[in-house]
Amino acid sequence: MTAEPEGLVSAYASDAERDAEATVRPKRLAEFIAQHRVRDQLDLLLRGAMKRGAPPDHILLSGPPGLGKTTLANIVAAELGSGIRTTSGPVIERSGDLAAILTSLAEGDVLFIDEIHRIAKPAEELLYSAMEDFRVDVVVGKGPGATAIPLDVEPFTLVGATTRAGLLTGPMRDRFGFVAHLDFYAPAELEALLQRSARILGVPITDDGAAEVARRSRGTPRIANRLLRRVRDFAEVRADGVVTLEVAQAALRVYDVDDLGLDRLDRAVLTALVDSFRGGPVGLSTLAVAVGEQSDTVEEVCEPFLVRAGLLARTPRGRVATEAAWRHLGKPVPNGTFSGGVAPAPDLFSRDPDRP
Ligand SMILES: Nc1ncnc2c1ncn2[C@@H]1O[C@H](COP(=O)(O)OP(=O)(O)OP(=O)(O)O)[C@@H](O)[C@H]1O
Repeated sequence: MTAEPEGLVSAYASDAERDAEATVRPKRLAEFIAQHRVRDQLDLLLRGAMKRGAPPDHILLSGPPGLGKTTLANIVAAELGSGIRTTSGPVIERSGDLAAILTSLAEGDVLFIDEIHRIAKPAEELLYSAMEDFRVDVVVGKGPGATAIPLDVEPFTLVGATTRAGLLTGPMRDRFGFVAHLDFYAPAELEALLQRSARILGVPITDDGAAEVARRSRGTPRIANRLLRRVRDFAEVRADGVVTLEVAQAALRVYDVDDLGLDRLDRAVLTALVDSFRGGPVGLSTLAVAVGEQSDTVEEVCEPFLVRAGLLARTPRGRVATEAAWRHLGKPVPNGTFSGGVAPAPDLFSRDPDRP
């Protein structure tokens, strides 16, 4: 299992933070910011189903954490006027656990399974028949005496969410009639999202204050909302309560989140690469020792964003700092430095290079 990194610019959330997020979570499709294509397609799917009076096709939402999959699952239920049951792949260890959930669904309910790629194999197979024929065979007993008891399941809609669509089995993917990939948000989209959240939380924010927080939020709504909460503290304690450009900049300096949304560890990795290894290439484990971290922390916590931001490249010979990294650290770029071929900000968030 991949560790879920914590920290101000981590895209993951603790349970407590998820509770805090509930206040600003959009409840209807019309309140959901950006992701226009996905929104439009979902709108058609849901309206079409409602017109026919039948549950819509099963829905698969994929994309990095913190971009709105859970929010959309809840919106689907709200738009349909249905109930929602929420569970997650790792929680469903035995097929009996899943059978209990499925057979307790009311007609038209939405079943949301987060991290669906982590569901245990026997449960996954049970899910196939539930998705396709709205029935499950529950096996009672073991060995030659085992019997399968068929049970009906009320027509329902499965909404599956995954951060790793590539890990889903073919048969599983084939059973979703609607598949949507959520992309990182552009700074202007996060700005709109922050204005909305600030309105709900009663935080006065200027346009340039919102733009500054948006720019440092790594294309991720969860991070934007979290930075807003921290900047609000600063504004209320050390300023007059209004989040202006200057307040946002001063607050994010205190919290060690720089212009591009890098935190202390991200910058330590880049600094080590540039100062101790003249920009690389250097192996992951050597780089990790240089910053006093575990290799997998550097690889899973720092590198995905540094690569996406065009600051670090993974090459067959090791990790390399790109021209943009040298520039970001305010150092002269040596001749022959890897250009990376990826535009630095403001194009940072317009696409996800990890996508196939
Ligand atoms: N398009 C959006 N408009 C407004 N707020 C959003 C949007 N997308 C996400 N958010 C906010 O960002 C936070 C994180 O969203 P959400 O929990 O849905 O992400 P997720 O993709 O399900 O993450 P995870 O995979 O970690 O569960 C929520 O507080 C939600 O309110």
